[in-house]
Amino acid sequence: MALKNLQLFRPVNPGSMLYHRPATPMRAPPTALSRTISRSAETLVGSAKAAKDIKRKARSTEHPGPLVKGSSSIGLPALVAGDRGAAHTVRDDESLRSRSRNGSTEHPGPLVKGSSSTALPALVEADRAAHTARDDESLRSRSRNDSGSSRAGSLDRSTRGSSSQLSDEDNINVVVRVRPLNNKERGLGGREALQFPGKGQVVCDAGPGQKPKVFSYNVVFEPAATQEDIVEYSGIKRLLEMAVEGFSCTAFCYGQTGSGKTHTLTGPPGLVEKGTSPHAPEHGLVVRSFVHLFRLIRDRPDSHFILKASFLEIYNEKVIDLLNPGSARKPLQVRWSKESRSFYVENLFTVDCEELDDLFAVLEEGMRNRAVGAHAMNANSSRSHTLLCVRVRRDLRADGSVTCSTHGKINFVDLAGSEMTKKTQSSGKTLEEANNINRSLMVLGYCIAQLSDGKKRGHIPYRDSKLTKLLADSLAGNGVTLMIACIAPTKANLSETINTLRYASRAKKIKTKPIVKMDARDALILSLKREVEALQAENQHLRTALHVQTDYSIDAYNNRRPLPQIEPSKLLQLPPAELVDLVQIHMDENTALRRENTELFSIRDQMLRDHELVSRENERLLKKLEDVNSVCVRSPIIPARPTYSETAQSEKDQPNIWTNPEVTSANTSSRSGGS
Ligand SMILES: Nc1ncnc2c1ncn2[C@@H]1O[C@H](COP(=O)(O)OP(=O)(O)OP(=O)(O)O)[C@@H](O)[C@H]1O
Repeated sequence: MALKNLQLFRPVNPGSMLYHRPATPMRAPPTALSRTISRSAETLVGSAKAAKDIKRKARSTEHPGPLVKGSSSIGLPALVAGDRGAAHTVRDDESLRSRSRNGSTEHPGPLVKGSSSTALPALVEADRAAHTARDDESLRSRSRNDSGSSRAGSLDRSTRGSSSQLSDEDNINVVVRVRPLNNKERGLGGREALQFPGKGQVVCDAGPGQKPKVFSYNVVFEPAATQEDIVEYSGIKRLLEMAVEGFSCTAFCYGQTGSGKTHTLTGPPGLVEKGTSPHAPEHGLVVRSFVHLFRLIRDRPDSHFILKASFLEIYNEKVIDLLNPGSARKPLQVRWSKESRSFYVENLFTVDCEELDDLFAVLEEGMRNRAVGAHAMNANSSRSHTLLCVRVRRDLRADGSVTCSTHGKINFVDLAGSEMTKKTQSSGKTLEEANNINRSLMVLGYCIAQLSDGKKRGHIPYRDSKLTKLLADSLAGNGVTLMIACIAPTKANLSETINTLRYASRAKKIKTKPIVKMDARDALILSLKREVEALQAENQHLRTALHVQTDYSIDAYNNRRPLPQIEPSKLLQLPPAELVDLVQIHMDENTALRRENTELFSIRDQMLRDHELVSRENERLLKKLEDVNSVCVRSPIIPARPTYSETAQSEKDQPNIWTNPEVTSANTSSRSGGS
């Protein structure tokens, strides 16, 4: 039936790159994830100083809401269950004293409306100018060094995986960054063991007599690559755009200790903690992403955005809230949500971020509180895995008069480095940390191996570590993921480098199924509205085709309740009772349209049957006619009638089949002869 093929849930923005997968919400229906739980009213408490420094702080249970199975199966109670919050407590202020760097003014209310934020445009403009200047300079320096390649000495891209379009499934995007030799390695005369022949390849020189190992990735950043190159060419911008559109996105760095993971994400040690200007060129992916995120928000004045950030670390298998560690660093629990079928951290602190400065404050605070230690291979080694999450709620006018909310997020994950304890000379506390780090990375590696083995995909041991529990959705769920594999260039690190490259190659094979997360209520109204429109279009088409408008339309169609026209801005404020009524009206409309279309289909079927009968009758009559004709051929009086098919061919030449052709031609020739 045509109805089955109708695309009832059309893309919100057909021009957007995200919507090459328009059927997604039907296949994996909208979920009621990411309830925004922190209440701004509750959070605006604390000392005047803290209130000035950081706008809203709240402890929240980031318990995802009920998973909606499909628009047709959503019960109304699920719709109004909406914003279920839990455990809202107010956080004491002193531990999270943010430094307002640009003296930005207080901004009332939790909404950041497109370009209306006062502090944002200045920052973004400044960044844009700085960015352009840096870009020019970097291009100039590149062309000075250029040896023919467009990204000489810094970047090497393969053509594969460069598409910005989403298919039904999306592979994890894997890029590799090679750090330059450090002073210690240079002093020891460390030799580089890697070559970059192009097309996203890394060749590891395995030593004399051994075959070099070749690995291929989407992009390889050679040692000369700048922080800016990483943002421009790693695909992070695409992830940020997707987070704004409602997808769950993750960027994570993986690699041995000292390979440059933290440097890639947040720059050299101490840069963020010192409160360096966000436009400093050493800043890493995270700060640059924040700036880009606000630029994206500013470019969408049709939408309202609410950003919330949280920052945690997994230290010795314990989850610590980096925004509110407390003196005892009490661990938080990782729980399983049956409804959303994903893991979440209970009581994790989230901070509303109206301005770029708020996000910096979150990063700064978290970086200051995370566990760092020294060992033989890195004086500033991360002793924990950190996960910084920015949730992006977007309220937009999706389809004519309907407003809907999407809930995207971007996670930045700095994994602690794998360690060979002999090389790092770890002992005591550092050794315990190293063992925990290696164990959780081993579980991650095992999950990646299982996930990448498309054929034999069996049990994935996510539950074996906190890290894999929290990354489960990014690795194989409904998210979009970027993996940055960090490696050191020297021969001394070759075995770890090859391990990392193997990990990265496996990860490249993993596919996720990205979906946009929406509020169940909005999604239901939107889908019902679209369904009504689709059914109306089909209805109209059938009416036109069957010429039944006149007598059919009056009774059934016009007697129905008219659909109310609700202002999009008012939809969100509708009381539950009216909302239920609105949904009911749309459901009634759908039912009526379906009934009507079924009737139209049955009329059409009846007409097809009639047509079939008439055709058969015609054929029977023609056959009879041909029989009569063949009898006539034998008759000396009546000339033969051509067969039906011949008639069709020669109808032009012989319009009157009952005319004796011989007689006609004789008459014609005598007439022409006479003339
Ligand atoms: N691309 C780079 N350019 C310049 N310096 C770098 C680069 N990558 C790393 N470094 C420097 O190397 C040192 C180690 O880097 P970093 O701490 O980021 O490693 P890591 O992989 O995070 O290590 P760990 O796993 O132990 O935390 C730092 O001083 C960092 O600034």
